[in-house]
Amino acid sequence: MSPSAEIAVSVERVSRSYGGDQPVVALAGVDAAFRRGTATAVMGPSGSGKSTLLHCAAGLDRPSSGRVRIGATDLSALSEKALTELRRTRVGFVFQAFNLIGALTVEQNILLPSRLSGHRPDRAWLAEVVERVGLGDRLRHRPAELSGGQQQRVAIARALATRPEVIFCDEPTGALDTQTAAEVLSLLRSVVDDTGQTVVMVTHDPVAASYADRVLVLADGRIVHDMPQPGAEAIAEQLARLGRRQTVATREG
Ligand SMILES: Nc1ncnc2c1ncn2[C@@H]1O[C@H](COP(=O)(O)OP(=O)(O)OP(=O)(O)O)[C@@H](O)[C@H]1O
Repeated sequence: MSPSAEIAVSVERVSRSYGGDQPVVALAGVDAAFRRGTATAVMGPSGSGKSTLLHCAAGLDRPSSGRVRIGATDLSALSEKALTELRRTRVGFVFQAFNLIGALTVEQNILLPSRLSGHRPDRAWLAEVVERVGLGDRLRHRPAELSGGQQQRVAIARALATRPEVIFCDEPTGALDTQTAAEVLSLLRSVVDDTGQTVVMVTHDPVAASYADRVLVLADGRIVHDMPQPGAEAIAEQLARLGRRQTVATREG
């Protein structure tokens, strides 16, 4: 495989500023490549640019400058229509609030991205996905009839249904208790290990981040640490150090 074939997502010198009287630089020239078949956690203090990075990398937001590629596709070259199609078929999303459609059944929620893109779902793959997330007996239920952990499993199944190249997760365990969070993280880990999926996950939780192969830490819109497989303690230590640095900077500023 050529090096580029091994990279699911690349972010090259990406900056994102928000306008207004006092412009805010949310990302300041971020470079990162996310390898296929790996899970990466993106961490950092509040306001450090994590969600902005995730949104730019996933084609939900456009950078002010720099380039994002999903596989070989340069997102900046795509029209809004092509970008929408890419988000439906080549990218999966899992959010803290699950974002399921309450009026639809579990099965209809899982099939929604395929339906919207007009693609015929791959039934054998869907059966495997449903089996993997353990929802076979819940397909006709509505989201409100499920526990939080089950709803997040539906969201993961929905994200997997189109066999995307990468799944972006924004605080996927933020609304779950510790035990349920561990189950959801194990599921995401198995998706990476068994199906070769690529996961990029924003999280505040060092334990959640310890499930990843790599942890990127952002501060002030820049990557300040790039750690291969740190344990939860090492992650917590780095975050605490950053927190102390910021407290001192705020006091001195
Ligand atoms: N739509 C917007 N308009 C103006 N400023 C914004 C907008 N979205 C984000 N920002 C600013 O950009 C910076 C980065 O925000 P971002 O949401 O990416 O941070 P984060 O690390 O995800 O924070 P948190 O952990 O609190 O969710 C912050 O200073 C934020 O206030």
